[in-house]
This record gives sequence, structure tokens and C-alpha cells, in this order.
Amino acid sequence: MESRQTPRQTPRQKKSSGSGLAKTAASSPSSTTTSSSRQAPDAVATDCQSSPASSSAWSRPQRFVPDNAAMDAERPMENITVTVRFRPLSPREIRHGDEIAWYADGDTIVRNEHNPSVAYAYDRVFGPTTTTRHVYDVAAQHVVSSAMEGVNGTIFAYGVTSSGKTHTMHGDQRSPGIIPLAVKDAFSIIQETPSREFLLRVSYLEIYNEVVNDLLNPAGQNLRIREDLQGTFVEGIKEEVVLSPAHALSLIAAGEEHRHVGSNNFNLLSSRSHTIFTLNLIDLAGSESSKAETTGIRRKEGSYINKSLLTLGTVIAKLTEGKATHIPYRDSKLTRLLQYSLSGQGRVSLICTVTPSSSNSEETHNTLKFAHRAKCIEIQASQNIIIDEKSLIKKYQNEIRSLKEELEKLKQGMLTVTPFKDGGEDDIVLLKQKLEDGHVKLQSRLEQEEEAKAALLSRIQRLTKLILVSTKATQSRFSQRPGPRRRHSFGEEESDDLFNNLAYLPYRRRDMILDDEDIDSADGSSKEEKKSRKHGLLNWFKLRRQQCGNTGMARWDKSSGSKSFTSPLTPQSESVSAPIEAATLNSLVADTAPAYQSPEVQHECTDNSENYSIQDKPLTSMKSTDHAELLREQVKILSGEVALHSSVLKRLSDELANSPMKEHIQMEITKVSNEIKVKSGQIASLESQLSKSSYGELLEQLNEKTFELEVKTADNRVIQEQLNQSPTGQCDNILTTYFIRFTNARG
Ligand SMILES: Nc1ncnc2c1ncn2[C@@H]1O[C@H](COP(=O)(O)OP(=O)(O)OP(=O)(O)O)[C@@H](O)[C@H]1O
Repeated sequence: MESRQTPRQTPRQKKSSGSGLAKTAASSPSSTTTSSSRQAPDAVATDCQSSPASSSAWSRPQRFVPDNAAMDAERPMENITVTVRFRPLSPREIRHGDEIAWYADGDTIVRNEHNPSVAYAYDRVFGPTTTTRHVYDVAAQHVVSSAMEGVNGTIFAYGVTSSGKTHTMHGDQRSPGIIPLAVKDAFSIIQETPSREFLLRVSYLEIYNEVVNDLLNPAGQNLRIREDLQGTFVEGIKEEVVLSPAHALSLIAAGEEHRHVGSNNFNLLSSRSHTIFTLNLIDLAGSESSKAETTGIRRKEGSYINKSLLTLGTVIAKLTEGKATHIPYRDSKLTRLLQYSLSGQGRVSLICTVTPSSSNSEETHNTLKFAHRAKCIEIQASQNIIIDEKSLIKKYQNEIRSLKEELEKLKQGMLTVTPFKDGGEDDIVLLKQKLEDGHVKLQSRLEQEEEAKAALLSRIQRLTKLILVSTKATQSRFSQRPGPRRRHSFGEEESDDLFNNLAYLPYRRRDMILDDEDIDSADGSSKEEKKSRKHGLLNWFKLRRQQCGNTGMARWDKSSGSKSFTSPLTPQSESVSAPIEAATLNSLVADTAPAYQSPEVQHECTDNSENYSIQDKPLTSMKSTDHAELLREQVKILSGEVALHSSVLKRLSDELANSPMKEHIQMEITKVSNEIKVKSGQIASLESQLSKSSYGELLEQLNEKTFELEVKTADNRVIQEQLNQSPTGQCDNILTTYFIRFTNARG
């Protein structure tokens, strides 16, 4: 699969429109808000502000033709969506007698309590009781849906330490953050889009002390940032294909384990690094005031955190100045990686998290000014395109058809040819010879093309296993077809099964999250609770384990009419539904209509690891490379689960020493240990199957590599031909690429 992006566009700035509520018009971003503070009480700093929520940033993206300068002018300019989220006063702030210094005045204005003339307007302001679900719906959902249409998107949280970035981006069990909500949404969009196919890959990195580390691969340390025609990228970063929301979230949870976290004066578990989760999704650390730095290490981290943020501030200031010729993206790793989002590519949503407290009034004011400046950046979102390999199939099919026609004509010619009346015997022999030669030549070309077509089809079949499709699209297409069904087709025939799985049912089951989210509270929690919140995602998986347990979750297999057991986290059976209490979920399961489960992913989830195998039947008709690929996928997912369980085990062991509920924790430990044992057994069993299928696989790989080379050459030729021939410069069979980044910025 190839992706092509529009060439880089120059950053664009919107001239102060003076629209909205504003009167302010200072040209320098830093003075903009200062001057606003001199306004009458009702005046609000809104220059560069497009009308909130209803602005163009909310409209669905149009399909624009890339690489076409003439069309550039027609693309609507959009501002970054800028929102501000207040958290409640923390118990610590209340204990210290802090008062409210800043507050949400309606849906779009933040006002200073002591000086009401100081006020700023944004696209939306969320008060301290707003749920993360609501923040997601307003500030992130449009970026996610655009990303699913091929428009790059970046959502980042920015705010001082302990202002609520992690709470907003990752969330916890009761209140899932933007990242898990976006992942779920991405998968439900796939489910709702029968006409398209998706390949989702994720990577997760941290920028710690200006060093880029791969959170999905502990060996990937100090990675280099490189540039190519498609933009900046991190060299050697691991990209995992994800097959389900839970699969994506298990990768984040495993990645979080490798992340740098430490205590400062304000936050027991403060993120010490910026992180970027790319769904082919970014969490930034909080800006440090010296008040927060407790040790030398923290000071060093703080200076690096601030370096990135200082550069981010400078970049944003320069972008909004309009006249700047040099934008210092290269001055920090963070701005380098965000360059394309900031310079106008794709949709951007900036969520600024703030505390209302008087003790942080100055820091909050700085964040508000930063957010206000950012609103002045304009973006021009453009769509990326991917050429589907099926266009190659189309080409082959056309060629084969015309060759067949040619051949047919020739054959007919041979049969109907009548000897020339006056021609000699020699003429007839010559003519026959010519026809036979032509026939042999065409036959051999046809055979070659047929072989190439078969190889291409088999490659497409293998790739198809990684492609996620809506069940709505596939049921009719595949039910009539013999052979294995698409193994990774998302939510295949899940409609009845949706009640089992919140991940696939964001709309119908959201009410359940919302009920829980209403508990979204100020920070009144103990150290352990805080820890478990920070490990919110891990807890999700803990709950998943409770749902499925050692005995697995019963499902009905429609095809066989028998009950099967599914592994809790493996594709198809997974869910990110942990916000629902296990008991609630189990009762839902009991009420559920029978659900079909794709046989290719159906595996036994019993305590007996020897029994663990991917069902043989569908696999016997698969090539050994397919089989091995499938086994490897399963090993990868199971290894992720083992890593996850191990981290839960570690946390439980830590908790055991201090907790009064020793017996309960001990039981949990035993349960988790057993699961690790079972899964390790399953991995061993899969690995032994893997080694058996290695030889055949090698041979096939050899063939495949040879063929890949041919396909690539042909692919380039076809793309070029299509581009040359298309009057719009557009290729047919456009698929979108998904590049949702989530930034959780320290401000
Ligand atoms: N909107 C909110 N509602 C309730 N509690 C919140 C909210 N936002 C943050 N909190 C609580 O405030 C505390 C600090 O939040 P969080 O860890 O998300 O801050 P942070 O900005 O990520 O900090 P750091 O930059 O140091 O990592 C946490 O205990 C969190 O649960």
C-alpha cells in the first residue's frame, strides 16, 4: 500500500478579523491579551477567533484534490479548535485555602475572578464538572472522524503540571480519556463505513529530556527524527498493526509501563516526558515552574520539558505573527514532530487544561494566553490518499480480458479461415504457421499474466487479513465465497454481539459510561487511588480479565450452534468496556443474542494450554505464510497480554505490603499469576506450531519477495499512469490514511 501526501504547504496566518465579541487588536501575540486586560468588563479577547463550535473546523471535510495548486484556493481555511478545560480545586488546594481565581463564564469565556475585565474567549470552555465524554464530543470527535477520511489530525492537551492533562487524555476506568474514546470511535467508524477498508497501525513514543524513546519497544532508545517528502518521522519506530480497540489500548498500557513518571510537589505521579501516540495518536508532559521541582533530576527534566514547550510557544507566536520567515521547528523534538500539524497540515484540536486555583493563577494565565495565541494559527486540512492495490488487480484483469479477447479472435480466425482460392499451398501453410505462432505467444503471455494475477490475489488475501472492514460490507460479499473468511474483519457479524462489547457500541452503551462519568470528581483520592488512576488503562484490562476470567467468556457460535470460549484480549473478543462493572457486563452477556464469531480467530480459552490452538479447519486451506502470520499475530497479542498481566501483578504486589485488604489482593495475585501461566503456555504452544510451519514459510517468503518486487515496480507504473491519465490528477481507488496524533502537553 502506498500513501501520497500533498506537498508541504507554507504556514498560513489569519489576519485579525476582529470578529466575535472582541475589541482587541494588538498585533503582537504577547500583547494581545495584555491589552485585553484593559478592556471593559464585558470585552473579551477574541481576535483571530472564529465563531465557536459552529466554525468551519466542525464541518465535515471535503474531498480535495491533492497536488493541485489551483484547488488550494478553494480549500476552506480553518482555525485550530481551541478549548479550555477546568478541573475542580484539588483537596490539596482546598487544604491550603486556595480560592477560585479563574472561572468559566458561560460556554466560551474564561474570566478572572478578581479582575473581571480580564477575559478570553475560546471555541469552548468546559467547567470543572464537565465529563471527559463531553470534552471528547466537542473537542476531539471531529478530528477523529476527519482522520478516518484521510485528513491528518492532532489532538493535544496542554497545561501546567497537575492541571489534568493525563486525566483528559488517558482518563481512568470510570472516566475514559480522549485516547481510549478516540480509539473506540475509530473502530466504530470502521463498523459504520461498509464502503471502505482500513488498515490501522499505532506507534507510541516519549520525548524524555529531548531524547525520543519507543514506548512499544524498550530497545528503541534515542531514536532519530528524519524527514522525507511526506514529512517528519521517527526512524526505526515500531508500528503495530491493530485489530481491535482493546488491542490498541493494550499497546498503550504496555507502553505506559516504560514511560518516565515521577513525583513533584504538585503531582505524585507526574508525567516526566511528552508522549506521542500515533494511530497511523500525542501526551505531553506539564510545564514546570521551579515551584514544582524537588530534586536535581526533576529540575533537569523540567528544563527539558520547558525547552520543548518554550519552543512550542515560540513556534506558535511566530506562526501567528504572519511576517516571520523562520519558524524554529527544529529547536525541539516536540515541535519537529508536530511541525506538519502546526504548519497547516491536517486538523488540530488544542485542549488547554487549567486549575481554577489562586495559587496557580499566574500559570493558568500563561496557559490562557498560549491558547489564545494558538487560535490565530490557521490550518488548511488536506486529504492523504492511498492507492489501493486493487487498482493493480483491475489493471491485470483488464489486460487478461483483452488478451483473452485477442486469443479468442485468433482462434476463430484459425477456424474460419478459408484457403485463398487462387493462393498456393505455400500461402496457406505460411498463414497457418503465423496463426499458430501468434497463438503460442499469446498463450504464454496469458499464462504469465494469470500467474501474476494469482500471486497478486494471494498477496491481497494476506493483506486483507490485516484490513479492517465493516461487517455491513462483508456479509454479503463473503458469505457466498468459499474459503476462509477475513480473519481480522472488525466486528464481523457483531451486531448481536454488540451488547457484549462496548467497544463496538459507542453510541448505544455510552449512556453507561456517562453514568459513571458523572462521578468525575475533584482529586480527593488516596495515593493508591491516584496510582490506579494513572494506570487507568491497566485497570481496564484488569476488568477485562474479570469479565472473561480464567474460564473465558461464553459466546454462541452461530455457525456451529455450539458455545465457545474466547480469550479476553485477543482480537474479536476484546473490548474496552471496562468502565462497566464486571457484574453489569456479565448480566449483559447473559441477555445477549447469539453472536457469530469468525472461525479464524476463534480459539479455545481453557486452563489447559495444550488445548490452545487456532482452529485448524479454516487454516488448513491457508498458505503456510498465512498460517505463520496468524500464529505470530496471536503470539504478539498474547505477549502483550502477558506484559499487561505482569504489570498488574507488579502493582498488586506493591499494594499488598500497604493494603489492609491483603486476602483480597492475594486472591487477585493468584488469579493473575494463573493467567500469566495459561497465556505463557498458549504462547509456547503457538511457538511450537510456528516452528513447524517455518520451512514452508521460507519457501513461500522467497516467492513472495520476488513477486513483491514485481508488484512494486508495476505499482509505481500504474500509479504514474493513473495520475497522468486522470484529468483531476486523482487516482481511482482512493483509501485514506489514518494519522490521529494525541498530544498531552506540559504547558
Ligand atoms: N477534570 C477533572 N475532574 C476531576 N479530577 C481531575 C480532573 N482533572 C484532573 N483531575 C485530577 O487531578 C490530578 C492531577 O491530574 P493529572 O495527573 O491529569 O495532571 P497532569 O496535567 O497530567 O500532570 P503532569 O503534567 O504532572 O503529569 C489527578 O488526581 C486527576 O485525577
